[in-house]
Amino acid sequence: MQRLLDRIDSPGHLKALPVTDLPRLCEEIRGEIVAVCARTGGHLGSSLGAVELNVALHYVFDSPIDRLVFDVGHQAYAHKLVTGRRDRFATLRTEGGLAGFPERAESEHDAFGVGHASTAISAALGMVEARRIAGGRGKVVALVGDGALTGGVAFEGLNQAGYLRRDLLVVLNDNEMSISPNVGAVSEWLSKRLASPSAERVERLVKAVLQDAPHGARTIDVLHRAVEAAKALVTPGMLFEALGFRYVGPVDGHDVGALVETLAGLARLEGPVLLHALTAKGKGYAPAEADAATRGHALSFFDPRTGRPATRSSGPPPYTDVFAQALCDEMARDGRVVAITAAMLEGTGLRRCQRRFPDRTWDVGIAEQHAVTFAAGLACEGVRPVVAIYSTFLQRALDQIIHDVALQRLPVTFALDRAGLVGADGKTHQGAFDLAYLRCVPGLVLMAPSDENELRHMLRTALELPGPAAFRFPRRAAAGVPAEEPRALPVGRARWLRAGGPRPDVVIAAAGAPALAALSAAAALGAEGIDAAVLDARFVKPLDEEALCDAVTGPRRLVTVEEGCLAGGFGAACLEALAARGVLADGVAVARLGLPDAFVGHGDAGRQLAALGLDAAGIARSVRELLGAERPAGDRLTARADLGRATG
Ligand SMILES: Cc1ncc(C[n+]2csc(CCOP(=O)(O)OP(=O)(O)O)c2C)c(N)n1
Ligand SMILES: CC(=O)[C@@H](O)[C@H](O)COP(=O)(O)O
Ligand SMILES: [Mg+2]
Repeated sequence: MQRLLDRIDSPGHLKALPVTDLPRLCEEIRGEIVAVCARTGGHLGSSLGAVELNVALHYVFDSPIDRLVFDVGHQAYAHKLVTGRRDRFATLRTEGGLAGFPERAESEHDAFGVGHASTAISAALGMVEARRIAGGRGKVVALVGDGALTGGVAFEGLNQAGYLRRDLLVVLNDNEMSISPNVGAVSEWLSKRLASPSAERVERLVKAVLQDAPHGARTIDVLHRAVEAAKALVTPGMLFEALGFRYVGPVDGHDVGALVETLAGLARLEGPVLLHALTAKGKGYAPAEADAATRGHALSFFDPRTGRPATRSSGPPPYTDVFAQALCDEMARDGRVVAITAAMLEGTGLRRCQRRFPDRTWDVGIAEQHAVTFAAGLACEGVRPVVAIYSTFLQRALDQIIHDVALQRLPVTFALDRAGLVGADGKTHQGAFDLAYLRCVPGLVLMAPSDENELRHMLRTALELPGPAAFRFPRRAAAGVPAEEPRALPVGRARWLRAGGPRPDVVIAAAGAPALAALSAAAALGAEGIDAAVLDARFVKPLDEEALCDAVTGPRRLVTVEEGCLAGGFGAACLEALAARGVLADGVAVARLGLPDAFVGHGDAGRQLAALGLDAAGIARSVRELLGAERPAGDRLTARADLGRATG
């Protein structure tokens, strides 16, 4: 029998199916998602849990005239499958293939590009207002998860939408999960586990009455039932109704027929409406349902029959594990050290800290801004907070870093995981900008470890500083060096990984993980008779200007390497230092290697680094080119921002 999915190239084909065929279509979509994710990795659980919602929304609404706006966008695989991308679906998250999230450039059905959480309501409301002004037609629908609702920006959107009273449909996909089980008072409210103050008052009154006088069983029963009835008056909808939304639900988010019927009714309503749908993360695929927080959220390659990872990696642990263990050790050593994550207990490794130190570890929800200001408050009282946030997500909290932490010189430590290229998540998730956006913050000490011992030392250094500090590390395995006891490093002092001879031909200065690639490059160059000294900067701020300038004065050739954007990053800091100390004017040739002024797309991070000339071979090539080039006169630079190919 031909699969229904094979007949669907556009939402129009989907609409042509009888409603009774939709459950079968949903099962076929599930099979496709599991089969493809097993080969490419991906956000399996979120997408499986939202299949019926995706299908019903496309069945009822008329994309792209009606706009479907996804929050995070990791639940949109079914949407991709029914909007003409079925034939390319097997390329999901691979280089040149479909992106893991909606992207406006990928399809006219991707109304809004996404990857970071909590944006859908604001974007959808913007579209509603734009259409009002410009006279466009069609409905705007935002599909938002309960986890995304823990982000303040989602409430900023609800706040304005409820006030403006425009036509906006918000579909709340509530699976009680963020990546880990969802946290927070709103999440509890949605689960109706919160008794209202009025219900509590009734309960107290009833208890008092029961204590005061003897009552028959029947009276007691009646009074108990009165209490339960008072509690039942507290519904999840009250929250949204107070914000000006009409609330509908909760409904079964897996009954596609009923969803179609409900959505068709809601499509005719005017004003802000919120449909509350209950779903299960990983729905329909047992391994994902059983282990929603890890296998159920996202997986790399796996065996579709068992859900187990296809390959088990041996070798050094990921930097994340080293960091989490180092932080646990610091928390054991010093009771003032606490840990904070914004909904990434698994991703940052802080689950380990939470297990050992539940009172000193907080998951604050998808609330990076709050996480930073919360840490500032803790630091005011003498506590030593470590805020572990991915480089890309910390972008959100820049003002909090500047205004709440740095301005007050508070000793908050920022541990930035996923710094550099992250691979399959692509443009929205690359840790490209942190060196640039943190380097400009006055008083913040900014470090980049070149191996796992350096990470341990930098954590210790940060915890002993009187003000704010940050260190960044990549999404990959550590170097595998024998473990050293953590120690505080001298602030602002670089270290030589390879000193070179009395007068080396070139200095390679690197920030963080690329230092080891630079070392390999230097070894290869050495075999060719080129003497390259390798400086591990350790500190991007304060930069060891003296070591750098002294070293460069002899060879007058410098190659800088960083896995971050060239604009405003480590190489830029080196140029500034050379210029400030008059070394540039002496005619120094500088090649800066890093990420270009473009958004780097999804693909294999290792291959992308090679394409960008940031692996050992690429660094060696740049050195050869620099040595082959004529020495520039005066202060001319050879800035190699153009090396490699931007995939974005
Ligand atoms: C600003 C930001 N912080 C963190 C994340 C990481 N993240 C991606 S999905 C997710 C959980 C989202 O939960 P929910 O919206 O309920 O969707 P579900 O996965 O449950 O379908 C988190 C924390 C993110 N994408 N954006
Ligand atoms: C959608 C999202 O933001 C996260 O699920 C992210 O994809 C996790 O990335 P890691 O796999 O690097 O933890
Ligand atoms: Mg959820």
